[in-house]
Amino acid sequence: MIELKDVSKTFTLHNQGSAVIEVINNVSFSVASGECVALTGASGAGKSTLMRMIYGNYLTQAGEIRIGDVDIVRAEPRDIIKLRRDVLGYVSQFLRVVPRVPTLDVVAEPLRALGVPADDAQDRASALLTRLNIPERLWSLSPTTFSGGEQQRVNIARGFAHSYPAMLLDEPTASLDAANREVVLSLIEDAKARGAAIIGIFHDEAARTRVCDREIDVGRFTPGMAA
Ligand SMILES: Nc1ncnc2c1ncn2[C@@H]1O[C@H](COP(=O)(O)OP(=O)(O)OP(=O)(O)O)[C@@H](O)[C@H]1O
Repeated sequence: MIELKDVSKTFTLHNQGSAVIEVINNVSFSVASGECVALTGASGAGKSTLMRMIYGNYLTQAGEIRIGDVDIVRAEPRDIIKLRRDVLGYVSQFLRVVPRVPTLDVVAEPLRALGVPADDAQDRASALLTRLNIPERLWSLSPTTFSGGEQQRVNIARGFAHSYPAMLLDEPTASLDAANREVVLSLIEDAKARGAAIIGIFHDEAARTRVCDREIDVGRFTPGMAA
């Protein structure tokens, strides 16, 4: 479902004499449907950079990144937008939302974008918010004023609203209490069971061991960082 072939990335620092930093050198791996692969490696190894390249936020200088039949490296912006709507989900660490939109609509929005009727989308959003222990009295409010942990759970509910065939998870259990951490791990297990291909960054080692089938040590592909 997700396949990287000979992928490399450099950053050019235009404000520092155009210094070129090699971050990822020649990484290849694939993730099958129903599989969860963890990106590991020391701080600065390039885990988040690689995840942003797979999502198409960062340019990739060399190689192929295939999600289904789309090569993100060469895809047109409109094809990337379509891929993100239908196929590729991304749960970042932080919620970014349009102010004043109620929480229930924030969570239902990815389904509405796919043409799911409002009632069905809201039913799914309600079920997820309930499962993630967001009190119903908050659903009609914008999440912008919510606590950090509440915002993270709204973000996770939104990220899991649509059953994406491929998902990228950046520290989905960071700063959650034990009960909510458990809910998130079970959501990941459910997604795997329905056949999602997942790539995740988990500093929580127990969580990683539980839900991930394999680990890719990104440090092996970081010039100057190899052990
Ligand atoms: N936009 C950018 N411009 C220039 N350099 C960058 C940029 N983003 C990341 N880097 C550099 O790329 C390297 C990898 O960073 P990245 O954030 O991917 O590491 P990480 O493995 O996710 O680390 P952590 O576990 O600390 O989050 C770092 O040396 C960082 O300084």
